[in-house]
Amino acid sequence: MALFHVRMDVAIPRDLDPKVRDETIAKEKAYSQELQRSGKWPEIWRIVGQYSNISIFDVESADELHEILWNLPLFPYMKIEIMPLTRHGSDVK
Ligand SMILES: O=C(O)CC1=CCC(=O)O1
Repeated sequence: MALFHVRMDVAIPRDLDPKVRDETIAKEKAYSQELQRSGKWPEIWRIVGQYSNISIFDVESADELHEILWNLPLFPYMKIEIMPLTRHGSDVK
């Protein structure tokens, strides 16, 4: 398995049809919650005061993460930063 720290910054255009915006956000929530229940998206945290989140993904590969992120309904309106993680040498686990 491979762990990734992912930051998503969302910027939905102000002129997007409100119905499309609300449907896209609802689809994003359902998609995200399905992945959370599967264990592939174990953490999602809101960055206080920003339309941004910090997430942890636990996936097989960078290719799988790419596929997951590419299919996010909000993907067209996001900037995404990814940091691959490996266990720290001082971790006692
Ligand atoms: O609101 C966000 O940060 C974007 C997002 C990712 C998963 C979700 O449900 O919303």
